[in-house]
Amino acid sequence: MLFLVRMDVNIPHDLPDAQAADIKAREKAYAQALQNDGRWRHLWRVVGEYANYSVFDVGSNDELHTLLSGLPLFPYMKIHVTPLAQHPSAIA
Ligand SMILES: O=C(O)C[C@H]1C=CC(=O)O1
Repeated sequence: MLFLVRMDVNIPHDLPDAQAADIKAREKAYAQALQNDGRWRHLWRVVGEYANYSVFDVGSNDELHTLLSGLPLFPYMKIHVTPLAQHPSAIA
């Protein structure tokens, strides 16, 4: 099952720099592990925003929720999920 996910990051300004850096490092490792296992298919930066568009390929809504709620940045993100279906005019 494919899902288009937009993540908008909003880290509070009063979060200590070292704590923010630790969260971002853990986020990067988590994101790269999921890309390596094929579940995080695309990860694109939104130009000019601290946001991304991602495509996930997972087995269920519950799996996606578990995966997203495990993101180290989850407490600091607004996440919008769009389930994707086949388009009848798509050639691939
Ligand atoms: O930077 C972001 O867009 C937020 C998050 C998503 C992957 C990652 O490494 O950080």
